[in-house]
Amino acid sequence: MSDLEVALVRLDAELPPPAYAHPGDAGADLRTTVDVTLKPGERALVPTGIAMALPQGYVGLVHPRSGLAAKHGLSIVNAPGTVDAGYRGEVKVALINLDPVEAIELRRGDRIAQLVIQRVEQARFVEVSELPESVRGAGGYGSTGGFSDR
Ligand SMILES: O=c1ccn([C@H]2C[C@H](O)[C@@H](COP(=O)(O)OP(=O)(O)OP(=O)(O)O)O2)c(=O)[nH]1
Ligand SMILES: [Mg+2]
Repeated sequence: MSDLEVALVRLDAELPPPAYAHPGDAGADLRTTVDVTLKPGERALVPTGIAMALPQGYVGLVHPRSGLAAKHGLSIVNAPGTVDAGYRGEVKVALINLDPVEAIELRRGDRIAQLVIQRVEQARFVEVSELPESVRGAGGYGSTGGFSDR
């Protein structure tokens, strides 16, 4: 088990802090501090009531929760959202209702997303005139085929 400490401020002291549902889970659940109803296709920037100081060399990634996505079509517009180590503001989630028919009603305290904290590199970009060869080369965007091998 990792022992990474992350300084956390609860801007809304009545709600519990982010928590991992099980030992070993990658994502800690984030809660909405507000009631919000999303009509089909509608999006909203939802506050979570927390602010953090991630250590340098780490990033917080805000991912959708798979159950809410599969059952209700709740997703995140910019999934996964990027929380920079230097960010000290409130973590917010840009939710979107992808269901074509049903509205989604969220209540204050509901677990709406999950925060995955990972190590990250900051690159030193070195400009060159030619890139080294590779097997893939410039092939992309379906160059290996689609769903099947037909
Ligand atoms: O899901 C998210 C994504 C971002 N942020 C916060 C933390 C992050 O450090 C900051 C900026 O995010 P990003 O760089 O993705 O957005 P931007 O549109 O490039 O804004 P900026 O110009 O402030 O970098 O917004 C969140 O609270 N939740
Ligand atoms: Mg940015």
